[in-house]
Amino acid sequence: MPRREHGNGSDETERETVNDLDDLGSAVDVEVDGEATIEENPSEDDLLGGLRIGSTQEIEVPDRLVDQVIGQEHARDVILKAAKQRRHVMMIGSPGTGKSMLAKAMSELLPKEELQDVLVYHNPDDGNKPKVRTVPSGKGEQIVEAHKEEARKRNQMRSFLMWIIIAIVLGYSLIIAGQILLGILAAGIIYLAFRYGSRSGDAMIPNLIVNNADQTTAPFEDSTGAHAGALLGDVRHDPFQSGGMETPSHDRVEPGAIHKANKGVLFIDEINTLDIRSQQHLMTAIQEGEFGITGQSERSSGAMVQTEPVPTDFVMVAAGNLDAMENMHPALRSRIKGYGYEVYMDDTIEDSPEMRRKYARFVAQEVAKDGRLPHFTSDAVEEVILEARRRAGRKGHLTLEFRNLGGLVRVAGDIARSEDAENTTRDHVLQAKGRARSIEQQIADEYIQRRKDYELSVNEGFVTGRVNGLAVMGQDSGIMLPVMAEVTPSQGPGQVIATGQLKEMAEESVQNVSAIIKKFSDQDLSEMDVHVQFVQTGQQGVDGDSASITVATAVISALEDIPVDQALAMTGSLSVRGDVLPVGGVTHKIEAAAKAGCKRVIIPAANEQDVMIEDEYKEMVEIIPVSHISEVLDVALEGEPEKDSLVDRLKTITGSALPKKGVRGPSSPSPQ
Ligand SMILES: Nc1ncnc2c1ncn2[C@@H]1O[C@H](COP(=O)(O)OP(=O)(O)OP(=O)(O)O)[C@@H](O)[C@H]1O
Repeated sequence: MPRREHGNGSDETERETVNDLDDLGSAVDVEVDGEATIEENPSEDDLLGGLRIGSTQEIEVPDRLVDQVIGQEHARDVILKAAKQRRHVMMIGSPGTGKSMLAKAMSELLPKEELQDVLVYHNPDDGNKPKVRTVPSGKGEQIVEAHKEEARKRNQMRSFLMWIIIAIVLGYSLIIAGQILLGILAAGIIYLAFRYGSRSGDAMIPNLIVNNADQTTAPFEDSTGAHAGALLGDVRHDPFQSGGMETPSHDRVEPGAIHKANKGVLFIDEINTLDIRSQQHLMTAIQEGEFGITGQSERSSGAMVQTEPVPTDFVMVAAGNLDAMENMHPALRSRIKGYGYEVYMDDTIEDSPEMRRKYARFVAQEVAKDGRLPHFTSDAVEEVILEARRRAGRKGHLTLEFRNLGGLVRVAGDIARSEDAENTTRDHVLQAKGRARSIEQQIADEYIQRRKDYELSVNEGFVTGRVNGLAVMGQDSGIMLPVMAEVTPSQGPGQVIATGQLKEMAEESVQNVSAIIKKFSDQDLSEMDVHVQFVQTGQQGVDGDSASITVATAVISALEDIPVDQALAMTGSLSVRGDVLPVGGVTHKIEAAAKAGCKRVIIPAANEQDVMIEDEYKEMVEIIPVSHISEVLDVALEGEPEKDSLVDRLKTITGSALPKKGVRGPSSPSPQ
């Protein structure tokens, strides 16, 4: 009998009877079924955290979304609280970390009993101001059915009457008056009059714009990228605006997401992309709890119509990245802040046996969700977990970018399916890693290949003023980025002449290195012209200051006329005191250097723990962690420096103004 393990030791029956939202904090860990077991104290290097499975088929996936969410403890707690208190939430963080999943989970936690249906009725006093009525969910359909039944009966009666009258008229004109044509004409007029009458009878049937009869949970409306009509509701245009052929205005009313989300959750990703007018209306809907529907296009007859207020009592979950927050309407932001919570999503989570078991469950969850993929063997799951470690880019952590990881699971499963394999194996996952390359990876590989074809990648010998820098493109592709520098005497005050869009970064790097140069030699860069060129590249990958030790080394090499080792590549950020500070994406950068044929790579010592390069690259490059520019020069420059020269003086420095590791706090944005 397999052992069932739950987060707080609660058993299955307890979990099913949880009613209070506070209790939901004790989510299940991993439910196992079939032959699967969980070992008590698994060793640290057990990739499945003690989970013993034949395949993911044996792992049970919890039904509720909130129990499926891995990591994001803070966001999860906020969602639980906000669901209970009906508060708005803003979630900021990387794509694919579970923002919309949590919003959906929230809708499952809201009480379903409060749901309402919304009906729009014809207003006999003012045809352009339809009436709005709300009724408990399920009642709306009944009301519409009752109206339809009534109209049907009325029409039957009318038809019966009509045919009797037509028969009398035809009979009279045929038999008594002998006027066949006149009889047919009269019958036609009678027919049309009755039809017109029945149309106006149908017009009295209300329009059920929000129908929650079949909702199993509170509604969840995703309005990401929605245009005004889809968000705020609309009234369709009527080409026949009069003369009896027109459609009554209440029948043309369409609800918006704000109305359909009533008593549920309205989710909007990249909220800043909504136009300002929509953001303002959204604010009104939040504040008033109701919002009438009108035609959104000024030139449409729908714009003449304005319904009575329609309830919009939703909880809003706004999401996006940091830019989204900065660019959203300040009043809307303050409304969410004032009446709700703000959460920053985690990108990674600490690696632990419990967490790895959850990642195994994630694979089972993705297979179940897709419905067609063959289940994963245990070593295939191990490979996915290894990839989650690698993608975290931080030692002892796993990535929380599940959308991308889910992509890997699906590609691996698809490969297995195309081979009619019974299960998805480790080999399929390895193949998928090769195939599921992001656009950035494909561009980076193409770029490396081109440079190889044209022999532009210099990876041997010594060249003055040229250094192989490294950068990342997107989130997961490294690229080698050579930097060239030349220092010339200036006619007037010296300047930094940098080409392209990297100008600012180059200027900043030169300023940092000029402080060091001034301190250790009698040369002053501000009296010289410093030319810096990022060779053959656009601005891809160079974000932040991760090329600043590269620029500094190129400038010092040019200034002192000492050649630089071209079999070496480097990345690191430089402080004005010469400290080499940590940067992002070291793993991908090292791999890019290896692919480009470099033999050694300099990285900041503080990043040493983040290196998780694939085995194939381990043999190809030597990694040299450094913490000061003096060490960089020691490794990079050819030969021994002349006594008392700048480089000689710099090389004597070993001390650093900053601690060597963990300089950057967890909340600091990671530089690229
Ligand atoms: N924390 C998580 N735990 C388990 N699965 C997750 C988690 N985060 C994401 N997923 C999986 O990844 C999928 C995509 O996540 P989701 O759409 O919630 O991301 P998002 O943060 O809203 O991204 P975006 O901002 O790009 O829309 C989910 O359907 C789910 O399968």
